[in-house]
Amino acid sequence: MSRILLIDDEPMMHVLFGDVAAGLGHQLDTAESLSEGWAKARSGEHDVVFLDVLLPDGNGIEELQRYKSLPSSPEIIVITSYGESTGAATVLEQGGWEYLTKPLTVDKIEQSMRDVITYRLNNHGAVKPSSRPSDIIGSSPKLLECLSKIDEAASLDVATMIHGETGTGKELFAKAVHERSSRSSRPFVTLDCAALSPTLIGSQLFGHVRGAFTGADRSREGVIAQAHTGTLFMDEIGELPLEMQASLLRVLETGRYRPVGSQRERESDFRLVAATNRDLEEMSRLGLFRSDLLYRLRGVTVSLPPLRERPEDIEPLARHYIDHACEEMGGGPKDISDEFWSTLANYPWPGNVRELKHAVRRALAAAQDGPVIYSRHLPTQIRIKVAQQGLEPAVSPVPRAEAEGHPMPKLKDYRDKAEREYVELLLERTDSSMKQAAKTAGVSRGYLYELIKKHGLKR
Ligand SMILES: Nc1ncnc2c1ncn2[C@@H]1O[C@H](COP(=O)(O)OP(=O)(O)OP(=O)(O)O)[C@@H](O)[C@H]1O
Repeated sequence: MSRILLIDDEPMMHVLFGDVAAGLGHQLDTAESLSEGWAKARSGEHDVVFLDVLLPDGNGIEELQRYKSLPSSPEIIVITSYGESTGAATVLEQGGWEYLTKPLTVDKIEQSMRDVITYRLNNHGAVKPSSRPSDIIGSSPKLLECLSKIDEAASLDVATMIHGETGTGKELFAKAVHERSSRSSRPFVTLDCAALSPTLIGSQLFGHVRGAFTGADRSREGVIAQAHTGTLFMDEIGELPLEMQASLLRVLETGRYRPVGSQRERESDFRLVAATNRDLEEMSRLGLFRSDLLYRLRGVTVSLPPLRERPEDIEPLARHYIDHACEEMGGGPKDISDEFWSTLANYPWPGNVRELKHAVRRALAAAQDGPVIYSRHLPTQIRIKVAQQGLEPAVSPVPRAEAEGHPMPKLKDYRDKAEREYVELLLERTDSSMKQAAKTAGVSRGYLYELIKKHGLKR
């Protein structure tokens, strides 16, 4: 007997599913809303969840990942009255089993239930539900979606691209791909492309033989050789110079490379995980990144959302870091004031999880032996930003007069104009210090130079 959960607000559906489940000898639990469904799902080991899309308290598709991440890793079948194709695509992309369109007949329900249970019986014993990596905190739907992408990448052994702003966890997720893959007992080698030395880059990647250049008094392995049988993590891949992109593509295609100064080719079997916070698509349009390499890198793409787009994760992350730090410092647990949480929730976190981690650790240190952590313990610039936000009038990003008086501009034109104005203001405010400007804008210096060139600005 299998356990099935139906989450649908139509009583008629409960009757139909009840009849079919009883006829097939399965147990059916029912719920009329997402909240009721989630409470039942958490307390029962369900094999299958039938999930309606339009429910009184939300959209079933948006909750799909949450249900999939349950310990029993149930199969999810989404039911809807709208046979909308993008919805269907989302369900399947997110690992849903099937997409059923109402009106449903007894035959249709029976067929679907039989198929999914047969599949489950044949496969579930063999496929262990993947437990989530213990060091990745957060359970927002967006983060759960990334975790399931990580599992997909781990099972496929193809090049994987991780995209996200600074501090969103690209390296953490790259390690998770490796640790969950069949290469987990083999080396995990990291190369930061932003820190490559222009003269030694070939040697850093491919190694060199003795006498290859002045100072090469002995042979050395590069990261491609070190990662043999394991995973090579190339951070900031957008910073890799064009000529090296061609060499990298060749290794990815043939598994062969030539160390600097060597006559002989070597072989390396490694899985590449690359990360970037840059728009490689745009770079490839500007001729700064090879499109064939970009295509090759995208076996699986994981896009890590910035923290401001998944505010639900702020509190669990902060609690995790506070608990850790309290343990390290040997003090007992501390109380946390409501205004502390409110400040964390209202700050946009441009440095993402890394910034949050440092901020709460600093707050804890500032609180010293006091029993409660208050918002005043947080770094000053965070509190100032939150206070300013409260005072700033809400401005529309598209100037109203322009939007109302004239035809709407093309999005690309609007973006270009806003980008140009942004860079102009940035240069003005930072006195054209490229280091400061890049830091303020949260982009690399190279990218800033490109923007200046693109808009024909003067430094
Ligand atoms: N979901 C998460 N759960 C727990 N810790 C996280 C999470 N995301 C990021 N972190 C932590 O935040 C810090 C920054 O993460 P990481 O270095 O992986 O980010 P990144 O995207 O590679 O940054 P950068 O682009 O600046 O190199 C690390 O200490 C990491 O452990």
